[in-house]
Order: sequence, then C-alpha cells, then structure tokens
Amino acid sequence: MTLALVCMSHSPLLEVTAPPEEIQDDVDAAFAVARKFVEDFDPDLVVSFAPDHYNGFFYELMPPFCIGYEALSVGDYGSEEGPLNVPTHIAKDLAQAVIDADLDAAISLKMEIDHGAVQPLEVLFGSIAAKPVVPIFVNSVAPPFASMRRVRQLGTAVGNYLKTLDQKVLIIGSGGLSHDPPVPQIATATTEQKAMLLNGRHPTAAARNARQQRVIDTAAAFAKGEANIMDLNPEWDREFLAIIASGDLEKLDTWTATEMAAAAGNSAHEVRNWVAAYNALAAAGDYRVTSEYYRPIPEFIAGFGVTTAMVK
Ligand SMILES: O=C(O)CCC(=O)/C=C/C=C(\O)C(=O)O
Ligand SMILES: [Fe+2]
Repeated sequence: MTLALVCMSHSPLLEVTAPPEEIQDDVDAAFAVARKFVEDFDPDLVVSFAPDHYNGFFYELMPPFCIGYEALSVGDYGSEEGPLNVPTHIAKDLAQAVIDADLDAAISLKMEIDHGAVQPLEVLFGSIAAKPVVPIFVNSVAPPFASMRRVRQLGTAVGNYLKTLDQKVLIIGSGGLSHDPPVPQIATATTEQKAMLLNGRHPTAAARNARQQRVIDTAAAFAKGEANIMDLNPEWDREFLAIIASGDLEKLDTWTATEMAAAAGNSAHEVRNWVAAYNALAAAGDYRVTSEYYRPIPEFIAGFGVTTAMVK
C-alpha cells in the first residue's frame, strides 16, 4: 500500500471561459506541479471524493455520501462526457468496508457525475478513463449536510480500506474553497428551479445552456465587482489550508455548516471533499503537504487551491 493525495478546486468556468492570461498561466503552473507529482507517483488506482451540482444527485433522493460501482460523466461545462473506468470489485469491497465501519454510505450502480468530479481527472490524467477510478460523492451543495466529524470519519474508513490494498492509490479531493456561485438553493428556489433541484436529470441542451450561461454571466459580473453573490474569503481559505497542513484534522470537527456558509459561501461546503481526502491519507500515517497553491480568482468564482501530499 502507498497513498498520495491531490486536492484541488474545480470551477464551471475553467473550461468555458478565458481569464486574463496571467491568471490562466498561474493556474496552469499549479496544475503542472500536481500533474508532475502524480506522474512521479504513478498510481494504480484513483479514489476520488467530489461533489455534484444537481446533475447526478437530486432532492428526490439525496444521500450524504455515495460510492459508485459504475459511473458516467454528464459532460457539463465542457468537461469530458462518458463512462469512467471503475473497478467495480474494489468499489464493492470499499463500500462494504465503509459500511462495516458504521458509515452508512449509499451505493450506485450507475452514478452520474459532473465537472466537480471530472475536472481533476482531466487535469491530472488528460482523460476520465485513463485510470481506474472509484468515485465517492460527498453532498456539498444540498442542505442538510453531514457534519464535518462524519466526513472525517468517512475519510478515515476509506483510508483504512485503501491501506489493505497492494496498490499505489491516489486520493483526490475536489472542490472549495470559499465561493458562492449561483447554484439554486431549495429554500429560495423558484418553481422552475425547485423542479430542477428535485429531479433535473438529463436536461435538454437549451435548458443546460441556460443554466450554464447564468453561471458564466455571474462570473463575468463578479470579476468586475458587480455580482450579487458573496465575496471570496481568502482569510477563511488560508485558515483552512493551514489546518490541513498542520495535520490536526479533528480541529475541523467544530466547523458547522451554518458558520461555513456565512463566512465563505454556500459552496464552501465543498471543502468536505478535502476533509474526507486528507483523512483518508492520514489513515496511512502522518502526512506532509508537498505543494500548495492558493489564489482568490473571481473570474472562476473560487478561492482556488491546489495541494499535493504524501505520507511522511
Ligand atoms: O446549473 C446550475 O444552476 C448549477 C450551477 C453550477 O453547476 C455551478 C457550479 C459551481 C461550481 O462547481 C463551483 O463553483 O464549485
Ligand atoms: Fe463545485
């Protein structure tokens, strides 16, 4: 067993807009560092913690966690569409191990995933089917959310299972950091949005374009300081990154969903994927963060972070 980790922000704007060249170059350089780390590690298997943005999971039935035995990317925001290469026997064993650890994760024999899960695979491997991947959904946009303690325990249970494999496993955590993109909230949704949040699976091309255009327009306005969404919170982001780097992950147990949203936006809950991923790595021993990139990027509506880590 050897474990390594990459956690990174994703953004719906990443593949459909062109930010100023200096910003794009900066992000590309951070991605290149992560890609080199992964190339050097040369994983046999990838386990990915990622959110969904009402493409695969809806309020009709919203689990806090779900392990995919098979998975299909819907191809939103210019991301690659199609099946992942999921080693189903490992996904099943992992699900059993997680349930045996008293973490009641759902499973899916056909998990639909979106840019949140797909972008790290594209950035790190060039394509979604390049490596065997077990996808784990962590609900990060649809309240109520699992507690941070529970997310930590999920990560630990996954890591304890991965330790038993005779394979090099790359753990990915996708999302965060502070950001408040215009994802509809069930509490304030219009009738049309409510129908989408309930079960908006497989929208028409026109409906998908309208959803996406709204986010693209908001990002353009946000970059000019004109959007009606919460500001990024670099201070919150840096505090989160410092705790992650310290290894004192239980400290995050006290972070409540209400406080997180108030300080860092409704999509700050995506850091749950980082918390699960880092705890999975920590199950193998004390770790060190080997690279860290952070920059608040309004053009991507993201406190944008990329980190790599390995066991000491
Ligand atoms: O389609 C919608 O209305 C949802 C918008 C959406 O998908 C936004 C996604 C935002 C992120 O992935 C993010 O900033 O992390
Ligand atoms: Fe997201």
